[in-house]
Formats: sequence, C-alpha cells, structure tokens
Amino acid sequence: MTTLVIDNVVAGYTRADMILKGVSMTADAGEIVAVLGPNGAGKSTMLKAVTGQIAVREGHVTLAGRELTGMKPREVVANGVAYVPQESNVFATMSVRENLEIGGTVDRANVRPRIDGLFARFPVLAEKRHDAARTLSGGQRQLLAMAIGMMVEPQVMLLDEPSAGLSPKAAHEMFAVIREIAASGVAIVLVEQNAFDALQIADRAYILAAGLNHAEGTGAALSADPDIRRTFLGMH
Ligand SMILES: Nc1ncnc2c1ncn2[C@@H]1O[C@H](COP(=O)(O)OP(=O)(O)OP(=O)(O)O)[C@@H](O)[C@H]1O
Repeated sequence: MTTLVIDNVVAGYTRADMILKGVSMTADAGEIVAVLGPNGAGKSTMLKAVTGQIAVREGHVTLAGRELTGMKPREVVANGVAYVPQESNVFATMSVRENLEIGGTVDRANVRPRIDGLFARFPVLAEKRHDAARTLSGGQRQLLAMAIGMMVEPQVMLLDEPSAGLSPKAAHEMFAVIREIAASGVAIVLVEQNAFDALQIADRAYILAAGLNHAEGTGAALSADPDIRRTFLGMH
C-alpha cells in the first residue's frame, strides 16, 4: 500500500507567490524516494508543506489514506512523519541523550526503550550519550538528527539534504544508514543536492523544476537518461 501521497500540492510563503504550483509524488513503505532539482525548485518548500509548516493552498497530502493536509507540524509528526531539517537539526549545547529525549516528547511513554533501541542500533551515539551535540563530527551530528526523528518510530522520514557539509566518506556512511532505515520499513523522502549519490541509493526519484514535476523514474533510469545527466547531474 502506498504510504505517503502528495497530490497536486500548491503552496508558498505568501499568498501572492505560490512556490509549489502543483507537485505530486508518492513514497511507499521501505522505499527511498529522492527529490532532486536545481536551487530554488521548491524541494525544501515541498517538505515544509507536507509537515504543515506552510499552508497547502490546493491539493492534498495523505499518509496511508489519512488526510494530513491542514494539520499542525506537531500533529503531522504524531501521525508518523519525521522531518529532519537541513540546518539546526540538533540542540548543540544539549547532550546526545537529551536530544533524543526531546525527539520523544510526542510519545513520552516510550522514550526510554526507544533511546535504548537507538543506542543499540547506533553504537557511536551510545558512546557519546553524555557529550554535547556540538562536540560531534558532522556525520555523527546528522546521525543524531536522524535518530531524533526515529524517536517517533515514523512511517515516513523526510530528510532535507542530509549530506550537506559532510565529507564524501561521512556522506557515504550516512547514505548507508538511510538505506538501513528504509530496510526497516520506513518510507524515505530524500531531498538532495548531491544528485548523483542520491540516485545511487534511491529506488525512485522525482526531479522538480520551478515548482512543478519535471521528470520521474527509477534511480537507474534517471541516471542513464542523457538529458537528465546533462541538465541535472552536470555530466556528459
Ligand atoms: N522562508 C521563506 N520565505 C520566503 N520565500 C522562501 C522561503 N524559503 C524559501 N523561499 C523561496 O522559495 C523558493 C524555493 O526554495 P526552496 O528552498 O524550496 O528550494 P530548493 O529546491 O529546496 O532549493 P535549495 O537547494 O536552494 O534549497 C525560492 O525562490 C526561495 O527563495
């Protein structure tokens, strides 16, 4: 069954200027769906519309048939959608453990077992549990940001440029973690500037341009398409 459906969404920051002019996409449980496109295409805006941070003016967002359109961000999270923003995605002066506790506030009863589960899954976070998040490496910080999202045991995880600022090695490790999260049954929507690497791990991808769907296909098909390679991947 399709997990997340984004259907013809029109949204923007002011009524006069709709950045998204009718964007549609789906993401199934266990699938990695990459969202690519040039700067300003509306990729981050699309994630903000899905999570209720900006109003959806037209169209719908549903999760397993349930309408998310019009919900407040907190309700969207409580309904199974975790969102990891590109910046300010951890509390720098708080410890790793405190960050995870905050991630669990929508479902307080399960905070302890979930933190224990995440520490077992990501030993590097367990080792640093008492350290302030600002002392983590870029890759570890991104891992913590994703783990905060995992605290709600989401059905869908929306990731905004998780590889930004990471070394190639750290980005590679982070993509491996994303794959593992998807393999556990979570639908991943992955907004990335790093289009080439995103297409390597994506089951499917959408390319947005100027607030509209421009192309879609499997990661392999889009990587092989000469026009896509030239225009969006900077390859010849
Ligand atoms: N908070 C905001 N208020 C007003 N306009 C905004 C805001 N955030 C983004 N925009 C505008 O919305 C448009 C789409 O931005 P968005 O961040 O969604 O693009 P993107 O595809 O994610 O690209 P990038 O990779 O550059 O982030 C841009 O023209 C941008 O200037």
